[in-house]
Amino acid sequence: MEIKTCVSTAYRLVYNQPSALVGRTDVASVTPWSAPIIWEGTFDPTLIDSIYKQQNLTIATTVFALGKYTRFIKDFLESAEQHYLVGFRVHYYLFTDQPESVPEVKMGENRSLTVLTVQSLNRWQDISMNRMEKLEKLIENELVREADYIFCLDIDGKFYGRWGAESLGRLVGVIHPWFYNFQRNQFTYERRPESLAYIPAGEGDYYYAGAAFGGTLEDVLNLTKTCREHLNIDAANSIEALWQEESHLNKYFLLNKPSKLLSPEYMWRGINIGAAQIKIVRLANVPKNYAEVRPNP
Ligand SMILES: CC(=O)N[C@H]1[C@@H](OP(=O)(O)OP(=O)(O)OC[C@H]2O[C@@H](n3ccc(=O)[nH]c3=O)[C@H](O)[C@@H]2O)O[C@H](CO)[C@H](O)[C@@H]1O
Ligand SMILES: [Mn+2]
Repeated sequence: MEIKTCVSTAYRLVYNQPSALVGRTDVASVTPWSAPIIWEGTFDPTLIDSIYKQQNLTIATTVFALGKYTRFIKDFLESAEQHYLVGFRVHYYLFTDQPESVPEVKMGENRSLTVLTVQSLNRWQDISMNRMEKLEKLIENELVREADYIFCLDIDGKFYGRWGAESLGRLVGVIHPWFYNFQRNQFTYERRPESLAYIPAGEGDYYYAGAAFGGTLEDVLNLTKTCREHLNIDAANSIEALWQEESHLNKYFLLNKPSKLLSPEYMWRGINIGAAQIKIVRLANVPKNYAEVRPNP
């Protein structure tokens, strides 16, 4: 007897059987609120891409390059074209005070770059913090109708390995590469109760990097709006959180749990630095001479 199958062969994909028993044992791959923590070996790249590809997504990706940080643009964009959400529609938004210095970078199919001119600021702290307000306005005025997801990244990074659809989620944070194995009382949270970024000793989940976060437009709009408001209130009270918007981001993620966490593979310390748990470096910080590259100490 001939057995007819109703499963269309067009959608068949052969991949290893998932195990209900075996996974990574050297790292945690889920938070206490049941959000996945993405590490190499916890997902099947081909399978996850095929699921997300059917959704015809656009991923907005923002970076800022003001002052001497324009030197990082070329490597960032060229390496992103090699490794970052390859095969997906990606729209980069680059904020800079020197649009004339943006290098020509060859973009793949369905990939585009929009350069937005912004005023320079005198302190690196202000440049870094001001990103929240610029992002809030960009999302509110343009992106809400134009993209499905957004990632907001530092420019002083270079991609070395796959950053794919496994990174997509409603609200996504990245575990900071210098603190993933620290006790929470050692985290560099803001510890002064006068700041809205205040997190008391004995509280907190992870220490999240300010250099990368993302999610849906609606969720990231709420994040940037809240952080911008809290930065403004702190400024009016003459207090600046220890790590500026990164401190406020950490407070936000404490109160609004991310639905997905990316491991430090997604914002690693540097390409020549190793650690037992890091099986692949996807994005690494580019070494920089802080005194030389920043406008103030
Ligand atoms: C890994 C990580 O999470 N790093 C955080 C950390 O050090 P970082 O050393 O990563 O900060 P940074 O110097 O890269 O500054 C953050 C970003 O601001 C932009 N920029 C900064 C200065 C300037 O003159 N021109 C310019 O364009 C640029 O996009 C840069 O990538 O602390 C910063 C300040 O609070 C941010 O929270 C960073 O995200
Ligand atoms: Mn940085």
